[in-house]
Amino acid sequence: MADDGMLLNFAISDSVIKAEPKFKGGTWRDRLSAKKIAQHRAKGPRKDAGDRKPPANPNHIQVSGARPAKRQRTDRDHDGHASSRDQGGEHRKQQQPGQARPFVSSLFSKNPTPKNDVEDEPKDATVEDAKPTNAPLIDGMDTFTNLGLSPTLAAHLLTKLELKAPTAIQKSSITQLLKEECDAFIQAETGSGKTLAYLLPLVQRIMALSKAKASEAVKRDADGNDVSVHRDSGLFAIVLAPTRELCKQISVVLEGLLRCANWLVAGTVIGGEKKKSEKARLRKGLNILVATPGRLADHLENTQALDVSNVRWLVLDEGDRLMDLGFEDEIQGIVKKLDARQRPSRIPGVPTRRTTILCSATLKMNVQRLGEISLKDAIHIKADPADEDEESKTKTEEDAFRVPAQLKQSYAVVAAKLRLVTLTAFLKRTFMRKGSVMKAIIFVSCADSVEFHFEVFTRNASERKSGNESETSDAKETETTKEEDDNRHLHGTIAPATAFSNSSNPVTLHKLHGSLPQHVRTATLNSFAKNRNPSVLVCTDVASRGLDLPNVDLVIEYDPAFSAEEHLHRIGRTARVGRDGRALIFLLPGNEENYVEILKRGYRDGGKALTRTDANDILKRGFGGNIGSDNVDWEEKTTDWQMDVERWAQDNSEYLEMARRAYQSHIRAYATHVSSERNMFNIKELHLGHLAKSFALRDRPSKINVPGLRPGKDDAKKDFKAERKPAGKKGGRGDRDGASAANNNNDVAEAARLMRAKLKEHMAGASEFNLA
Ligand SMILES: Nc1ncnc2c1ncn2[C@@H]1O[C@H](COP(=O)(O)OP(=O)(O)OP(=O)(O)O)[C@@H](O)[C@H]1O
Repeated sequence: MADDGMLLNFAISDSVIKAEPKFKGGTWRDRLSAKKIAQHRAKGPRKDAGDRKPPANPNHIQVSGARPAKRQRTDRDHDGHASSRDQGGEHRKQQQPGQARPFVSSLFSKNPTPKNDVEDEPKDATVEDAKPTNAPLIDGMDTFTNLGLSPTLAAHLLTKLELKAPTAIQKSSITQLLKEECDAFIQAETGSGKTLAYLLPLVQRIMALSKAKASEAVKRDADGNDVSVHRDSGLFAIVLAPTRELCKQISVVLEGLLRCANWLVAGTVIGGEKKKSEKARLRKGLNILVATPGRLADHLENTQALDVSNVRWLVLDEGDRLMDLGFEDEIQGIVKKLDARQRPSRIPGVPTRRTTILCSATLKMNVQRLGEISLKDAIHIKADPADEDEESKTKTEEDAFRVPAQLKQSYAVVAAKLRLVTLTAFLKRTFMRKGSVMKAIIFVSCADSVEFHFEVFTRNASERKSGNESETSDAKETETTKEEDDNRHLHGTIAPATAFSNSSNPVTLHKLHGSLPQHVRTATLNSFAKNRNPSVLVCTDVASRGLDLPNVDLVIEYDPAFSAEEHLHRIGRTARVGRDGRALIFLLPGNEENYVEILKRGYRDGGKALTRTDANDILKRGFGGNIGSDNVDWEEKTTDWQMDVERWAQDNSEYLEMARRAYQSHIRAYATHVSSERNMFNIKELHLGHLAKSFALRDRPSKINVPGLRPGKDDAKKDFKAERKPAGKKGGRGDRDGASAANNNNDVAEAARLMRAKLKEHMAGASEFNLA
């Protein structure tokens, strides 16, 4: 069966006596499906109110009022592919005079072909396993003790934290930072243990300041002053990180370390609680402080109890993110104040000068700028000393990041119309059998898109069954924790992934974006981190940086990141500390294909671990066909699924509005790619009509009210492209995590700035994620 277009038109008016419609023609399955859908519609759209809140409007996009579902026009296209009218039947709703006929185009026709042929590309199967580059060094030669850590600390790592051997970056940094008193720039891949790479030498140095533990007799200097170290001996170190989540994560690691030095006290000032309680904490005394730059700058200005005269270590973690989020001024101010307020310490062994450590996975221009602000004569610490030589050869910004070698990346060139079905097929295939993938993260461009895809993938079981008889719902069978249940019932951020679960492998879907209240984000992320069942997180870049989520096997970049660095951080959520990991990125045919060159640059070997996955293969595998065979059953099944989702959106004004908002926000977010990559992600190249299909929309783009994209003369053309001059002055809040959009070409940079400002706002509004 191809598209059962007949079913589209069974909207039964309330004024009509609800007689059971007769279903004729087609196979018994078609008739059964038709009957179920009609029964479902008679009951009205799903209202599982207990489970869900009404769809949010995270990006605050205004959309034109939902219109009634229109009957579809159908044609047989040039390629002979059936478009909707003749795919299923001729039952139609009476068309109102003057009512426009929406065009329900075929999924498989008029799609642009990729520039590069699939045959030219290496296939998945040929990829060899590379040796992990971010794993602990297991050769037995390198132990924490050998590197110079104190026996107490080394034993604590081994016995209490179960860390047997250092990673390469930890080896380099511990050796160098224990030996030399100089500034350092630590650069290493994602998931290589950078947090401990700077914390271990720092904690060891501070532990060494104190020869006496709190319980022992107080040490006195020649003048009789107390010189043993305890919580009010002074603040020795400050760690700055861009977000509350990261600060909290660092603080959890730090507290774990300090359990072997319980006379030292660490704390955080990250906002999210009353300043009064933060001040009280500072007054009680801390030896190590983890802070966000904004909050620290505030306390330096206004809190007398914050004495920084003893600070001898300053760490700037996630340096590129600190700069991306526009903390340059705050950091400059902090460094100046630390310089101005530094005094000789009465504690023996406290160094005379301050050491600053900058930490980043990437070395782009803004990190270099941060280095200029904060570092003096810094050494560059890398995991592999061989990279030092390489560095002089490759000075360009693009070359300055690396992907963990064991991370297998692939890309799929997918036409705009086929994006949603291809993602679904990929997920179906991925979770077809239990075990191979337990956790996956899907990155999309904006909060509205998160909402839409979450809703599509968790449509309830009865709807799904009617779309595809062979599937069964396992939602009820999934084991759930109390926390999951709370999220499901109270927040609606967790639900069974009905679109790609099956009876032997139920999958749970989570959603996360910056527009969700902080406590919901915290609870959702915690639940995803702790879930032992197969689970998927659909999210914006709010989850891309630094978050250490255990056991993520797969990252899907459904929408490419707005910069190559962000891409690196996203895929870095998998393949951590030596584990395997896979990543797949969706690219549109055309200029986006040039992005492959950027993906390749992340690998030392020129990108052998980067392969192409054929988009048709994904569909064939996911929708049940056999790749080798010529039968086109999979095309029909794919079309059925797409039509089912389109009907679902058309039938319920809430879902339709959600789809429209997602579409609008997505286009706006597309405009925020960094300028150096905009030749590949050019909004003018977007085929808006085709793109609409991937949001289950049947409207013409001009009717979807995309602020900043003016409907042009070619409005009526099927081949609808974005306006050459995106115009209009109306700002929106639809991009990525709710930022204003690009309204014209000149405003694109501004949109990117605003987007980042918004992101910063969201980040600053975040409180802890408590991932420990
Ligand atoms: N020597 C080690 N042996 C085993 N696991 C380790 C070791 N060092 C760190 N880890 C673990 O590795 C994980 C990743 O560490 P961390 O978050 O510091 O990485 P990162 O390099 O900062 O990553 P990102 O760049 O994504 O922020 C953590 O769960 C940490 O506990």
